[in-house]
Amino acid sequence: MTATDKQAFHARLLEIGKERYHDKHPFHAMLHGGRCTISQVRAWVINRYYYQSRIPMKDAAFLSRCDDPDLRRAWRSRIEDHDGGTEEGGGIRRWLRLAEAVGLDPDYVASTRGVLPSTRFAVDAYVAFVRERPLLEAVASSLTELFAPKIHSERIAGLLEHYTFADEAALAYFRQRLNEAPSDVEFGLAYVLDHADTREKQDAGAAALTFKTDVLWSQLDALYSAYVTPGRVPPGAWDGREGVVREPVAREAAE
Ligand SMILES: O=C(O)c1cc(C(=O)O)c2c(n1)C(=O)C(=O)c1cc(C(=O)O)[nH]c1-2
Repeated sequence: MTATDKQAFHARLLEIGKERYHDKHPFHAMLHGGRCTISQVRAWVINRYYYQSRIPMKDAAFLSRCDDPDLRRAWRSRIEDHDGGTEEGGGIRRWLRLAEAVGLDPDYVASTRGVLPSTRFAVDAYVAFVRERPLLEAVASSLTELFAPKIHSERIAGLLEHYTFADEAALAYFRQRLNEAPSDVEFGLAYVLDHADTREKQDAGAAALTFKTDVLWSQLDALYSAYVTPGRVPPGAWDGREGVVREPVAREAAE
């Protein structure tokens, strides 16, 4: 593979994000534009928690398959970012702070009881993919994070502008991802560009990234179907009431 082939492959990966990343999903337009009801925001927080909770598990599955200590060393910080230390916690605990800010009981959210079946299927498929596919594809599937800083910035701005529950403490999860994601993605991208040294491997890397955009898109389709379309909450999924402990305190009132 020449330097030009590598550049073309890089451009191909970026194009996949441009076309398919979930920043274009109508649920995100509603969420970031202030058009979600508090109940719809809660549904998103409950379901997205399932994704958060499985990220360190998929990274542990990845690590369990690496026989290269250098690769393990570079990858293991991803688990630390989400789990953190006993005292301070990490991303998962920051997500539960967002849950509290929207008036949900964090223990209910952490129980994952109300998660939509399609959210579970999509997220579990991602963990299984990383557990089973060649390492190159597993790394390539994480590269949706190339496009995440933009959506995290849009989300911080949109939530702060439109929702009274949103303040820096509630949104700490996203602020922190802006610090963490760039180094993860820099490593992941260099790994994929270096290891995809045949046309077949490039195709497999591109397919893995495409698969991951589908994992993300399906989660929002599931939310939209259940909580935006009237009368479509699947049996057993969050009913709009369980785990709600209070109405969110308005920023001004809390200050
Ligand atoms: O809010 C988002 O849109 C978003 C998207 C993604 C992503 O693109 O997979 C991740 C995250 N957030 C995120 O916070 C995160 O920790 C994360 C880890 C991974 C991964 O695949 O390893 N993706 C993402």
